[in-house]
Order: sequence, then C-alpha cells, then structure tokens
Amino acid sequence: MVAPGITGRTRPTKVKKRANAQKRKRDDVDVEKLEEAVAELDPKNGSYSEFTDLPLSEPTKEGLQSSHYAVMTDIQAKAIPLALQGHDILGAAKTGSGKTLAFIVPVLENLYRLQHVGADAGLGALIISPTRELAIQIFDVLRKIGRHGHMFAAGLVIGGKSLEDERQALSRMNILVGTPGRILQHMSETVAFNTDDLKMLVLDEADRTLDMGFQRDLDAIIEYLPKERQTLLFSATQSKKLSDLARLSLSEPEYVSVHAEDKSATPKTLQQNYIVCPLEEKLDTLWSFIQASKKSKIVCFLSTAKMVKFVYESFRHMQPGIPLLHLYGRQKQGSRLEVVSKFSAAKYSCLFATDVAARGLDFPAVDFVIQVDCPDDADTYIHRVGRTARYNREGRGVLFLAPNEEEGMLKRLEAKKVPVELINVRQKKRKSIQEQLVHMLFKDTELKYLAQKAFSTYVKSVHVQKDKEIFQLKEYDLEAFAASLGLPGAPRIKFLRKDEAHKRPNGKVSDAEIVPSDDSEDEEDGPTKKKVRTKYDRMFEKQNQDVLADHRRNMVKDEDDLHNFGAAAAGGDDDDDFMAVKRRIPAEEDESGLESGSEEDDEPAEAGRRTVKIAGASQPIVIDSNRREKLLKSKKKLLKLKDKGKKLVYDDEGNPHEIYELQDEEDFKAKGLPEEQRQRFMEEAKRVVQEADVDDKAALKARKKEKLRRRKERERAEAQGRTDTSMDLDEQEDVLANFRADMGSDDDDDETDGKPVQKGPKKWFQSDSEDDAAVGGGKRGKHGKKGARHIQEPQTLEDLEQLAAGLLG
Ligand SMILES: Nc1ncnc2c1ncn2[C@@H]1O[C@H](COP(=O)(O)OP(=O)(O)OP(=O)(O)O)[C@@H](O)[C@H]1O
Repeated sequence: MVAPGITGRTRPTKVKKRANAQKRKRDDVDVEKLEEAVAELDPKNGSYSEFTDLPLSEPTKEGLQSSHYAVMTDIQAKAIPLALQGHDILGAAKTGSGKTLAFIVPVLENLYRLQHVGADAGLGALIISPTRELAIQIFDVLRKIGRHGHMFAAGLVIGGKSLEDERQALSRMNILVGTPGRILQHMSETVAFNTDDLKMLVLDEADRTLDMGFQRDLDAIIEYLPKERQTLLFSATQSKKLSDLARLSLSEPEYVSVHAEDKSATPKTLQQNYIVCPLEEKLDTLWSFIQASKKSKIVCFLSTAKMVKFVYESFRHMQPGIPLLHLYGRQKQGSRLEVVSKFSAAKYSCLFATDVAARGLDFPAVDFVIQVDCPDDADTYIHRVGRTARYNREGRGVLFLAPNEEEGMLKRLEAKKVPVELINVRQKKRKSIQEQLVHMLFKDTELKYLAQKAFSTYVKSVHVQKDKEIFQLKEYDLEAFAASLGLPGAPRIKFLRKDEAHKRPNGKVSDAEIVPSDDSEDEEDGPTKKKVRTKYDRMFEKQNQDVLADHRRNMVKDEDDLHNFGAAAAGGDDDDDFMAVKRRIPAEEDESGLESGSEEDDEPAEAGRRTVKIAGASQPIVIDSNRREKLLKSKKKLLKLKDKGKKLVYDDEGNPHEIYELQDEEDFKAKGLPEEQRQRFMEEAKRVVQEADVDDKAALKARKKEKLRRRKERERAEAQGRTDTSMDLDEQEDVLANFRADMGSDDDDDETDGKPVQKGPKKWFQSDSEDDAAVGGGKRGKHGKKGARHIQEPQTLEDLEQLAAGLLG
C-alpha cells in the first residue's frame, strides 16, 4: 500500500519491477479463485466468525493478522460477506463495535479482485467522513491493514495541507479518504482527479454525512460519481430514510443492523447515569468531579467552542492535578492532531471537546464521558457516550441535565432505547469555584472576555435548538449562570430576526449575529469556506475587551426581544431568528459621550480598529466598528467629541492669555485695595464700552449711508434701464454669516491647532483652496455663489476627518 498523501512513492528499481510483475501474475490466479469463493458465500445463513473463514486475499489476511484481528465482531461477520458480493449496505451497529473494518476489508478486497490498481486505474474507492480526525483514523486503519503487499495508492484529503501537493498525488490514487468539503474542492478544481471509474463509495457516520450540514457538498460529490457503483453506509445511528437512499441511488440495499433486537442501543459494558444539575451549578460539579477522578481518562462534552475554551483555560489556571486538553473544530490543524494523539496516548487526562469529537474517534481506554451540556438529541448522546466502553471494554457515562431538560431528554433517550439512571451528587463534596473564577476574571481581561463569549454562545446554542420540549431558554436562570462563570452580570444579548439583521446599512451580518452551529465546526475546508485565522487567535489578539456584563434586566428586556424570544420558545420557526450580542463600548473608550453599543463584537481587533485624531478632541478617537464610524459622521456627535474651547486674549506681543488669569498675590496687593481695583476696573470698562459705542454708531451710520447711496444708485440705474444682477456686498456677507451660524460653529472657537484665526469679514473671502480645505474639500455652492460653502456628505473616513477639521478648526 502506498499512501501519497502521507508517504512518497519511490522509483521502482529493475529488481522491484520484476518482483511486481511476478506478483501480479500470482494475483491473477489468486483473483480467479477468490471470485469463485466469494460467489459461493452465503451471507444470510453462513456462520462466519473469524476473518480466516472468508475468502480474503493474502495481503489483507496478513494485514489483519499482524494487527491481531482474528475473530470478527457481529457487524463485521454480517456486513463483510454481503459487501464482498457487491451489495449496497446500510450498516448499523453500536459504537465501538468495529464498523471501520466492516468497510475497510471489502474496499481492499473488492478493488483487489477487480485489480483496480496503479495510476492508470484511477480512483476506485472514496471513503467520506464528517470530521478530519475521523478521516485520519480511518486512513490509519486502511494503512495498517493494507500495508502487507497491497499495491494500491491511497490518500487522505482533509484540508489544512497544500492543495497543490494533494493535486499532484490525486491523479495516482486508487483509494481516497477525506472530508466532504475538501473532496468536493478537488473534484471541482483538480482536472487530473478522475472519478469516472469509481467502484465504491463509503460514507462513515452516514446519518451525519447525509444530514443538513453536509447535504449540499455531498449532493455535489455524488453528481461527479458514476451511478453504477457499490455504496456502503455505516453508523451507530443509521437511518433508513428513503430520501437518502434515493439521493445515493442505492440498489436494493441490504440493511444490516446487528443490535436492533438488543434492549439497549448502547454497549452493554457501558454504565449510564444522569444527574440533575442547574446550569449555574455545572461548573462547580464538573470541577469537583474532576478533582475526585484524577486517576482517570475523561472526555467532557460542551456545546460550544467558546465554552470549551473557557472551561479549559479557567480550570487550567486552577491547577486541577490532571492533564487537561481541549478540542474543537476551528482549532489549528496541527494542534488538533496533537490533542488527539496526546489524549490517545495518555493514561490519565481530561479532554474538553465540542461535538467534533462525538463521532467515531477511537480513544483507547476512556473511563468517563461527561456530557456537561445537554446533547442536541438522543443520537448525539449515543455517539458522545460511545467514546467509552468500546470493543467490550467497560466505561461510564454521566449526563448533566438542567431541571427543565430532564423530562424531555429522558423521553428522547427512552425512545432510542438508551437506559440512563439517576444518581445524586454528594452536595458535601461539591466545591464552589465561583469566587476563584470571579477573582481570575477580575485579573485577566482575556479570560473575562472568553467567559462572556462562552455565556453568549451557550445561550445562542440553546436558542437555536430545534427540540423545544427540552430546550426552553426562559427556563434557565441566566443571571445565576453568568455568575457561576465568574461574571459580574449576564452579558446583554439581543435577539434579532434574520430580516432585521439583513437591514444593516452595510448589508453585513456581523459574526455575532451568525448563529454558529457546531456542525460548521466539523469540517472547515469546504470550497465555500474561506480559511481564516481561528477565532481563538482573534480573541487573544483583541485588547480592551473589558466589556458587557450588565445586569440580567438588560437582557431580553424590550418588547420586541421578548416577542422574538417567546416565538422561539414556543417552537416558532427558528430559522427565521437571528441573534446578536450587544456589546457596550467600555467606559474608557466611551469618554466622548458617543452612544454606546456595538454589534461588531467578534470582528478582528486589528482589522476593525482605526484611530482618528479629530481636530479639537483631546484624545484620538478609536473607530472600532461601523456603528461608531457612522456616529462620527453626525455633526452633532462630532461637536461632542470636541473639547470645550477656551477664550483667549492676546497681549501686544501676540502672546495668548486666558481671560481670567490668576495674578501673583504681591502684584495684586500692590495695586491697592480690592474694592478700589474693582471700581477702577468698572470705570475703565465703561470708558471702553462708551468709546466702542461711539465707533460702532459711526460705523453703523456710515454703513447705512453707504447702503442708501447704493440703493439710490441702483434705482437710478434701473430708472435708466440698466440691470445689475450682482449681489450687494453686505447682502452677500449676511448670507455667509447665516450659513456659518447654521453650521452651529462657535465664533469663539476659531482656533486651529492652538493658533488664533483672524476674525472678521476677511474670513469669508478666502481663496477657493482655502475654502475647500475649510469645508473638507467641499466645492462651491450649487449656484456657484462665490464664497458660499457647500458641505458634501463625507464618503470616506478621510472626508470625515477633513469635515471634522473644517467644522471644528
Ligand atoms: N475484530 C476485531 N477484533 C478486535 N478488535 C476489534 C475488531 N474490530 C474492531 N476492533 C477494535 O474495536 C475498536 C472500535 O472499532 P471501530 O472504531 O471500528 O468502532 P465503530 O463501530 O466504528 O465505532 P463508532 O460507532 O464509535 O465509530 C477499535 O479499537 C478497533 O481496533
């Protein structure tokens, strides 16, 4: 077996070539015999118990033997003979019962008998898994069994690697294991990837690969495949949905369900319990459980990636005395693989995971599966709990159910034949970690932010649950839940309808509004999904996130919110609901008095943030969201940003002084008694005003005279039949003055960068360029009136800055 995805193929030497040719001859003889023996198999009545009872090729037998597989499991004994004969199969068997070999063996054998081998043969079998980890695991089993003399080229395409490298190898592959997104990407982009001669399609975790999350990718993949092929579907929770069978064009499929008659849908060696635990006690209970089980291997399932990260990070800080690991879909490929291999190898460890680890993963010797957050449905429960008690080993599962989830979930489990028994938590042994969390969150802003995100994503995950008999958001005490995470209050969450979300001016739907389902985590390399930095990366880059944490009454408080909330709780159409986390701009950012509240909660910090110096504002203004930018475009808001201007007077040397400056005490005393000084000041002020009054009256008289003269002149001209459309200088001045007043500018604030600006009519006769600069690039007025300033709507941030400078400077 050669695996181009993992190891390179070496150039065959002459000796090797000869050996290969001899082997092929032997294989030809072998193949004929095998074909006859397979045709004689009696899958329905035959009592095959060991692999050696089946007509298998020598390389496969060797592979099985070297891996110490001798006795077949039930599903293997029933499914393999049927599959060898070319039947389509719907295989259902409990978790950990050996379904992987039930399809790996037929894949190797059927292609072997067809001699579908070598680069010219093209792709013979395609094995699809919903997650990368599971695909890797399947590929490992394939390699283990196929490495003893099989000549197939096998590859693994799961994303996270160079597309180009995979492309090179794809054209030579006979067997391919991969995730739907990446496979489809190659099918549509890699010319040399030819699936025309595909003989077998295998879907592991078939109910999952066929469900909504993968539907589009899978349907597109099937379009590329020949209709004449063998299809094998396996899962612990197999469905016989006719629509799925039609989609896959199965021909008279054999339904192999080996445990259908069993009393329980879960392994016999599995002990299953549940505890009733209010949301706000979950973390305390989990911590206390881990403390009491340090010499164990534990998998804890939580409903969202943020919750996984928060629990992992906070528990790690508290040094639990057992190695902790965490796994979720959007983790970097490298660390995901590292986590899986570390946990597989560990004797004692606790893994916090989303449902990305729920299916198929074969971690050896897991003692406990703790379902901290209630699973979406009974099938998810079965897969999660199936990470323990695999292949006849013992294991324990504990399900945490909030009081309101108990009845509904038990009903679902019973319907699926899952026996769970109630146990109680010893309250004396339960230690509260709330105080520690509060302390940690107080000291660590990033952890606090993570707690807030954990809270909001959890609430979202409950809100979008389909089964409203189990999940009723209003039944949870969210304020107490927030407190149990160490938060001072429940972050504000606003529920938006989808149409509302689309009403946003920029047409964007923020990250916070997009309700993440863990489905989307499972497989992230689809052609439509752009590879971005993980949210984890972004989160830790984000600074100043000292946010949220308002009181519960701020949550879901207005009528609309309650309406939406109620609709969802009443089992309304969930798909029509969107939610957004409302983030408050922290006090230190909000000193400008800008209206707070941003929905761009999860935007990358660097990408979304710009710092703008607004003229007249004492501090640079951080523009960290579209909303904030929009606010800055409002003239009113801009004025608020500006510092209050100071009145200055200038001495004869041109030095500025504040109007009221404190004098030196000695100088003050030297000028006489305060009352005398006041008198003198009043007299002086009176004299100045009187003088000014005389001047003003004279000026006014002169202006009136001049006005009168001009009017008379105009009338004379009119009487003589002359027309003059030019505007009176004084009238023009008035228009400008009014305009200026309309703009709300304050004459007293005429300072730019601390330099005084000359007052008086001169200002209104600036050159065009000066004028433009003063109004942020605004051109002359519509009617081309000289000097009249037309304010253009700012289009860009630069426009906005110039406008701000013009208005305030
Ligand atoms: N015939 C066999 N003899 C001994 N061990 C076996 C045999 N078949 C499978 N196993 C072992 O049983 C374990 C579970 O097998 P496998 O992962 O295929 O289970 P599964 O049915 O696919 O489980 P899940 O439903 O969780 O995906 C593996 O460790 C595998 O090596």
